[in-house]
Amino acid sequence: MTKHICCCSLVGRGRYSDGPTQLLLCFSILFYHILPLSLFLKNKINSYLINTFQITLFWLYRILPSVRHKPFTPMSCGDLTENWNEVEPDPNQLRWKPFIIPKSSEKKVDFISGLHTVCGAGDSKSRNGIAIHMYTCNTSMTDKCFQNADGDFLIVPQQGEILITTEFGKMMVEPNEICVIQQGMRFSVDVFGETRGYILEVFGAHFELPDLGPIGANGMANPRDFQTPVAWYEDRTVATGYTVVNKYQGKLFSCQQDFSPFNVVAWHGNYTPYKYNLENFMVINCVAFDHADPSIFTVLTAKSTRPGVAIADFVIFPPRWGVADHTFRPPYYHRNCMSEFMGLIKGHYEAKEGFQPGGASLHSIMTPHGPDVDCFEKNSTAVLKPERVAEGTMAFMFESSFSMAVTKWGLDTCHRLDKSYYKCWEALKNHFNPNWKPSSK
Ligand SMILES: O=C(O)Cc1cc(O)ccc1O
Ligand SMILES: [Fe+2]
Repeated sequence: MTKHICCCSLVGRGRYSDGPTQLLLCFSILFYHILPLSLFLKNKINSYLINTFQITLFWLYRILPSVRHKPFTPMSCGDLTENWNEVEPDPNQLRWKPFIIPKSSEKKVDFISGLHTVCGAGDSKSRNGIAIHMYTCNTSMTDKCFQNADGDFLIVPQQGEILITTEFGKMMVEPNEICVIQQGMRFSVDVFGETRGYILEVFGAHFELPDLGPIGANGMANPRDFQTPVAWYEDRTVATGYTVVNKYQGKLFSCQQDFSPFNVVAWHGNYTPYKYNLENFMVINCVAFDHADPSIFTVLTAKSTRPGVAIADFVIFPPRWGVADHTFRPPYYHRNCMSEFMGLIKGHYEAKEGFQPGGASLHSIMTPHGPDVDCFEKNSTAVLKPERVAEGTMAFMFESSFSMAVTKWGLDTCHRLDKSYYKCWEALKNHFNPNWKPSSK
C-alpha cells in the first residue's frame, strides 16, 4: 500500500518559552504519535517535515515574560459554560434559526462577551470532552486578549472576516476559511461589522489530519494548504492596563498587565495557530453507486484514545459532482452512534429547507433524522444524470462520539430554537409496493 507521509499531527502540549529573547528558555517535547510531523508554513509551497520524531516543540522569543501580571480574578462568563446539567436532556431533533448578532448601535459586544455555549459534554479538568459555541459580535477587542487553558478552538467564521492577532503573528480568516487556535495561545480578535461564527472546542486532544488509509498519498485536506502566521510583535506599554482573559476549568478569569502580550519577536516550532481555506479540500466521493459515509469529508479530527473513535471530527459538505447510479443520492435516513451538530456557512444544504446560514442543527446520538419530505420525493424519482451538488454552498458538521447536553442558552434563552422542525418529516408517505420490480439495472 502507498505510504502516506502527509499526516500532520500538531500534537502535544507545549510550554511557552516565555522569557527574554535568549535561547535558554524552556521548550517542550512530547512523545505521542508514531506519525511524522509536518510543519504548516507561512506559504503554501514549502510544506516540509520538521523531523521524523514524535515531538512537538516551540520557542517564543519575547520582550517580557507573560508571568509579569497582576493576579487573575473571576469575571462574568456570560453565556459561556461548561455546566452540562443546566437543563434536562432533550433527545429531539433540534434546529436553530440564524443566531442573532447584536447591533453595535445598541450594544458593543466583542468576541469574548459574544461567546455562547450551545452544547457539549465531558470536562476540561479531566481533559476529555467537547464544547460547541457560537460567537456573535460587533466590536474589536481593545487592549484585551484571550487564552483558553482548557483546550483548542476550531473557529468557523460564518459572517464577517476576523483578524486574529496571536502570539505567533496575525491571521485574517474569512468565511469559508477556518482556523485553529490551540490550547494556551493568546489571541485578540478584530471585527469589521456584524460578525458570527461557530467554534468547536476540544479538551485534551489536538486536531490533526485524518489517517488517509487506502486513499494513499494525497487527498482531502492536504498539509500544504494549511497556513501559519509569521511573527509579528509590538513593544507597547499600556499604562491604562492590558487585560488578559483566561478560560480556565470552564470559567473566565481576567488579569491586568501593563504591556501588550503580542511581544514575540520570533518563534520557532510546530505548535502554532493555523488556518485553512475550505475551497482547497480535495473531495473524495462515490463514483459508482451508494452513499459514502460523510467521514470521507473530514477536514480535521481530534482523536480519542479509543482507536477509530474521534472526540470530534470537523466535516464539510463541499460543492462536488453527484454521479451515483441506482442510488438515492441525498443523505439516507439514519440514527447515528455519534452526535451530529451542523452549521451552514453559506448557501443551502441539499437535504433540508429551513436550515439557514448562521443557524444550526443537532441530531443527538440515536436520534432519527434525514432529508425533509420535499427532498425525499424529488430525489426518489430524479433522473440520475451527473449533477453539481451544493454549488455555492458550504455546510459543515461537528461530529462527536460524546453524547452532548444542550445548554439553557441553546434550548431557551437564545430564542432561536425552531419548534416546528419535526414537521419537515410529517408528510413522509409509505411507498412500499411488494410487487415492485427494478426496471433495469
Ligand atoms: O445528517 C446529515 O445531514 C449529515 C449526513 C450527511 C450524509 O450525507 C450522510 C450522513 C449524515 O449524517
Ligand atoms: Fe446525520
